[in-house]
Amino acid sequence: MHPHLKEILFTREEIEAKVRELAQEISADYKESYPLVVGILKGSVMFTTDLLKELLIDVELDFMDVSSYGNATQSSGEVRILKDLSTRADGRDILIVEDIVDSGNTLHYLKGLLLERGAKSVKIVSLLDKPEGRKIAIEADYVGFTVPDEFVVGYGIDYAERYRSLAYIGVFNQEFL
Ligand SMILES: O=P(O)(O)OC[C@H]1O[C@H](OP(=O)(O)OP(=O)(O)O)[C@H](O)[C@@H]1O
Ligand code: HPA
Ligand SMILES: [Mg+2]
Repeated sequence: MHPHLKEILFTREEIEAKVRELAQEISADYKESYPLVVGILKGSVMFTTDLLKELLIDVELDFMDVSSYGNATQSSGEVRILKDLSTRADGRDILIVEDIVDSGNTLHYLKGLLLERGAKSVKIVSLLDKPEGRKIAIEADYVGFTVPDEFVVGYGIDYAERYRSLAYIGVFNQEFL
């Protein structure tokens, strides 16, 4: 385990199994559609690519980059678009891929924006859900794991841009803040 972590929550193998399970459910729900999958940079990069490989349907892939944390462990509440979609959203079935729903600010903003642009439907898959972090009402349609009210890192998820490359997910030890 990385020395800056307090504990491991989900191993590489547990994540792999969960991603496969989520992909099967999503493939069944979208079998009549050609959804636009929107990965949210940068945290969801690993999850997005692993999920795509397990899908049994064809999808279009795009990314958005939004940021509300900077180098902090608390959401600033203000969501900034750093990179927008390259594709039109209107008329599309959109599946947003997120690594974690915490305060809910990011997804609340993104879902509203895509619906405003005329998306036919917007659903969310999030690998992690931290219900105790919620500041605004929003739920993902597909959730991998529920996590405690601690700052988690690994498998794409960072603290101050570090620890994204870990293959597992664990709790950051705030002594290293
Ligand atoms: O529910 P919220 O409180 O909005 O938190 C969730 C969002 O925060 C993190 O992104 P961040 O802004 O840190 O960008 P990053 O993915 O590039 O690290 C995470 O990847 C989610 O996108
Ligand atoms: O627990 C977290 N860890 C890393 N980034 C985050 N963004 C929101 N919540 C978290
Ligand atoms: Mg981050």
